[in-house]
Amino acid sequence: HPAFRGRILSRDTDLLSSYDYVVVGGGASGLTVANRLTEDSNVTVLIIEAGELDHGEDFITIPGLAGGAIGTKYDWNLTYVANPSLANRSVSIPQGKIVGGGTKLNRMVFDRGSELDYDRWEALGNSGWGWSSLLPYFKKSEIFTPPNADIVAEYNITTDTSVHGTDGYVHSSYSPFIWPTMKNFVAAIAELGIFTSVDGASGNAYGAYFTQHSQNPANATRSSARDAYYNNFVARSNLHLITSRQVTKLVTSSENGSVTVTGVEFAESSASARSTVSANMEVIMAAGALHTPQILQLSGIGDSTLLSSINVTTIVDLPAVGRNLQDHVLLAVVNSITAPLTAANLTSNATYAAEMLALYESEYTGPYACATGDFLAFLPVSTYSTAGEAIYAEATTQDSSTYLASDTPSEVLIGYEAQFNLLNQDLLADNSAMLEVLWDDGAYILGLQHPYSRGYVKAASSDPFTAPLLDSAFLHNPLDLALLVEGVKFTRNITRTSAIAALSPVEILPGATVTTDAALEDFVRSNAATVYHPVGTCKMGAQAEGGVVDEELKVYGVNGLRVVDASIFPLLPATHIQSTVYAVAEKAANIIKGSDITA
Ligand SMILES: Cc1cc2nc3c(=O)[nH]c(=O)nc-3n(C[C@H](O)[C@H](O)[C@H](O)COP(=O)(O)OP(=O)(O)OC[C@H]3O[C@@H](n4cnc5c(N)ncnc54)[C@H](O)[C@@H]3O)c2cc1C
Repeated sequence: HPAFRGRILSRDTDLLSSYDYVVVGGGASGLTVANRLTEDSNVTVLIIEAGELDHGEDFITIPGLAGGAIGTKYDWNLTYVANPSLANRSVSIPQGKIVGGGTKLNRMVFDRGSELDYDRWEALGNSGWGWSSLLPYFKKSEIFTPPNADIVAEYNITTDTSVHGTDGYVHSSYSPFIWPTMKNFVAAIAELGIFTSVDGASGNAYGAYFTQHSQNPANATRSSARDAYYNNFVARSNLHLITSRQVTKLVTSSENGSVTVTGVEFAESSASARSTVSANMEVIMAAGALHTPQILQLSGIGDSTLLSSINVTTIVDLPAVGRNLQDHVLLAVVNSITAPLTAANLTSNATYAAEMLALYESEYTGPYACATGDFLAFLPVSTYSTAGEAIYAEATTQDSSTYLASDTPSEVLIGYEAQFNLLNQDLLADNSAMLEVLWDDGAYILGLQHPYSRGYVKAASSDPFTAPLLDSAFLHNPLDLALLVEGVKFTRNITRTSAIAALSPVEILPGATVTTDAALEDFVRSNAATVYHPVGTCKMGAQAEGGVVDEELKVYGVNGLRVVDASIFPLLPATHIQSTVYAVAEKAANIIKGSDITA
């Protein structure tokens, strides 16, 4: 590979004819794995990314504008199908289409789930994937900086440096500025007797904690997968990246009934000619939880019934591909408040905004240095609801298959039953969070952490440029609805604390007159959306239980193919998920290199 000194390629003809590894998707997981594999200069890797490189636009780099890339050309602009459980609404689901993937669009919260979240992965049969096995990889991915003295003094933030890494690549640091009404929320949580963790990253992310963000503390800019795992390695001659190329399918060969992935086909647009590139060792799927299963299906790896309905020849009948889709359900309860300074000042007062932008640019602090969401509550059911026993009674009398799609394959039903039993077992546990509550100047952003509902991804046609059919199945299971209704009620308990009452809150959404369970259910159905955390569509687990990959992340029934992205999560952890994606990808890279550390 002497032709190119590790550069970004723009013409198909610049590519080598083969690479050791071809990585499909240059997002969080893809860039991580590509980076680690090319630490060995004898190994060649090509990353194929459908999106472009960003140009350091303010809405990408400045924390206070985080999320601004949603809806732009850097977003796939997908939507979940109209959902009868959501008053027939179609909820949009942004996904990064850009080098860096979701880590260029996201709100930069950089936290971890609790021990139990990952120990459940192991309990589902995935040995080496529990908390103690993943902790070294959480550490490996990050470069942690404790909060600065001013913000510690102001908020009494505590950290546990023993659970953090300092020689990884993703910056994990604290906002140097926090919007002042957060103090009221912190005080309200204490007033309610809710435990605040020393450091949410230590495996006890339940109660509340000050969270890190994926932010470079030196200049208060976003630390994305591109910044972390790619920019400093552009000169590696064995690492190639081609952008604006969509992988259209995997190239496979069959011999004596054994199927091997030998490369990938890709194209710049629907109309342009297809090119191919070979993989000597493996193709590594990192296209994210909504696209990885679609690409497998278009390549003939999936449910033969689905594949024949879209005129794709089945090569490996793996019905679980695209099933087990889970996503955190979001719901906003909104109060107006009276406070001297809130984030609204940035939009209502142009002079203030200009001054704060100047402060950010000169001293890297102030509101623009804050991506918001600095203090998070992750609450066990027992903490936020008195209906836990009743919900548990309903859960344990349910037949696990009742609310799943009628065409759910039998092995997926078996796997779901195991998940369902584990979720029930931990439903009332004090060390398992069910509800996230994020405070945003009077708005409570709720996130349902362990949904019972399961959706799917299905290629909608054999055309790779047609978006896949995505069904989140949000609230199909009435347990999810009940758990969110209880969340809305709980926000009113928070609002009644003296700490929040001091802000003269007035509930706007759903409004104080909405009190009965039926009315609250209507509110939830009419307003629920997504926290942008789809996972699980090529889940790790036994094939007989709907697993698509084994615990080495190899796809069943195919040689030379692994999945390393959020698709492999068997269950959602109670956290924002990017740091888990990085940890999984770090572990995946070590598995591929044969140097996994399993505690
Ligand atoms: C708007 C938004 C806000 C979020 N907020 C947070 C947050 O605050 N904190 C947090 O922890 N997490 C957050 N997340 C989630 C987090 O960013 C994602 O979970 C994470 O990026 C997923 O990593 P991945 O590698 O699985 O996929 P991605 O990072 O999405 O990467 C997949 C890549 O594959 C590319 N691709 C897809 N199909 C093809 C194809 N056919 N050919 C070539 N390339 C392809 C995509 O363009 C993309 O670049 C947020 C996500 C979004 C979208």
